Amino acid sequence: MEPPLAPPKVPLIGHLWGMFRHGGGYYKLLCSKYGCCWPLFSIQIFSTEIYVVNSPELAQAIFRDTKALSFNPFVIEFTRRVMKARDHVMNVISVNDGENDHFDSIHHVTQRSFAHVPAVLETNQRVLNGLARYLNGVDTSGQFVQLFDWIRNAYTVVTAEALYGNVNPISEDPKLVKNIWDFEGGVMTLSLNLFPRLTAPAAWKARKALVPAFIDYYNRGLDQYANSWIKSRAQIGRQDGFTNKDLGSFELTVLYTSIVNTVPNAFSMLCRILREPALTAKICHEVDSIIGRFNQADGTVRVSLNIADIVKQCPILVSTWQENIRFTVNATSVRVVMEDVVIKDKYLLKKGGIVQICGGAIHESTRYWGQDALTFDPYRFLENKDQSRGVKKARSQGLLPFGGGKHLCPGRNLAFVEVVSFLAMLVVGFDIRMKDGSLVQPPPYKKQYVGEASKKPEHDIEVKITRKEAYKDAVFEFWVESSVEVEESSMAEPGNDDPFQGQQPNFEGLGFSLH
Ligand code: HEM
Repeated sequence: MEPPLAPPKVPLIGHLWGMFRHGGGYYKLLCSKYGCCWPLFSIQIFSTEIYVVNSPELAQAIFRDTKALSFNPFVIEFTRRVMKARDHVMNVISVNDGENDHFDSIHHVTQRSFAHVPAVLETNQRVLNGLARYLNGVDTSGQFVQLFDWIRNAYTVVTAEALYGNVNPISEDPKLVKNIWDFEGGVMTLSLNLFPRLTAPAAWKARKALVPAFIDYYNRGLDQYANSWIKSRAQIGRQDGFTNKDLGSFELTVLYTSIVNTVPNAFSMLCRILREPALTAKICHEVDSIIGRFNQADGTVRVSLNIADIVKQCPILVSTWQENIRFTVNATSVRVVMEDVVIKDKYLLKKGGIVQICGGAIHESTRYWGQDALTFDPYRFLENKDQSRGVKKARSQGLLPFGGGKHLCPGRNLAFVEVVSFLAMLVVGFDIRMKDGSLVQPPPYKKQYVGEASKKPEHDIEVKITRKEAYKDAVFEFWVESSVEVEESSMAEPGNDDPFQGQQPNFEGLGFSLH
């Protein structure tokens, strides 16, 4: 059968108006209206059929069928419109609508770089060394910061170092941090390519500043210091005849993809921990029990945290991370229907249609999360012996922050490592309060734009960060495991039949597993 059609309130333009008015929340609204009876329904925008999915079972079936339901046409269109790629690049990537050797090779090296020792350990260590520098840099007498801005700056600088090496466009010109986020704020409008200089002026200017900086990076051969992901991507590009100018033009979106979700999730999780003193105390207790303290000859104390210990011994912190991504990530995974296909022997999706898998609607569904689906419960993901298998399964299936199937987010382990370890140290070693000394209050989320995966705050908050007395002389540092080997089979691959693929943060790439 063809999926039922959800009618617009106003004929013809109703759905477009809904998207304009509610942004990224529009699909969630539609799902809350129709989702109880229709796990998959369609909306029509002019001649385009959009299939809206709000069932994890159907989502998995769609993720698995990479032949009929492809992500690559979007990447091709994005490359043409936003990165302004020249004809040669477009010819290489467009072969067979994106089902080609270039994309396969990029996909392979990406999965490898994020799942295999030693590449993954190198990137984790680079990021964590950088984040430790931010902790150690907090003024000993306390420091007032705009919290979102502070976190945003830290992750942008540190991720650029981890991906590109210590000398990179951001380290050479810190003003470019703002440009990255200006680009992020207008990237969707930019992708419409309708007089972008006028319709998305800040993003347009940001692109104009960033692209030459990355081209210069390649011209100077600085990519020899990049991490394995960036190096292998460049190598594949060169084999396909891409110039330094082509390679440099891509990096803006690579860096943007690597931080755009991490920052709002780190901010949101930190605020939600700090606003509840009881939760803060429990997390401090967990983290305190795993940190190593080493007295130094100069009177300082090295305070060391091993990320593997967090997974094994900090269940409340890990559960808070999971609940936070459930709450903060409203990602819609997009696929294009390449040929007529029947999903789960039931729903006919027609060639040319666009599938939107609404992770956010599933994350808020009472069907999976119970009556308190809209409440932030940091203890929700704790192993509970009384929970039935059915409840456990429903809960693990209802979490889709990282998409799924072949395009399951390769950075999901890194995101966990960089957010959870940084926040663990912040919470245990520092007092963070609002400027007036009161408890941190998370600001409301602002309206999301269409295509934005993680919710951002409506406004920033000013806080004072002060070292706790017990950590006055501490030098913070992080350790990642270095003695683990990961099997090839643990990488996310197309057609993997694991029904939970993509629904849980997966820590296999670090040599340990959450469950
Ligand atoms: C909380 C943090 C993050 C969230 C919520 C997130 C979410 C997502 C989602 C929803 C997708 C699309 C998957 C699909 O359509 O099936 C994706 C793809 C991707 N993400 Fe992430 N992500 C995060 C962090 C990261 C990080 C830290 C990196 C890299 C350093 C990264 C790199 C990528 C890449 C390269 C893709 C494209 C994969 C492909 O096309 O095969 N992400 N992410």
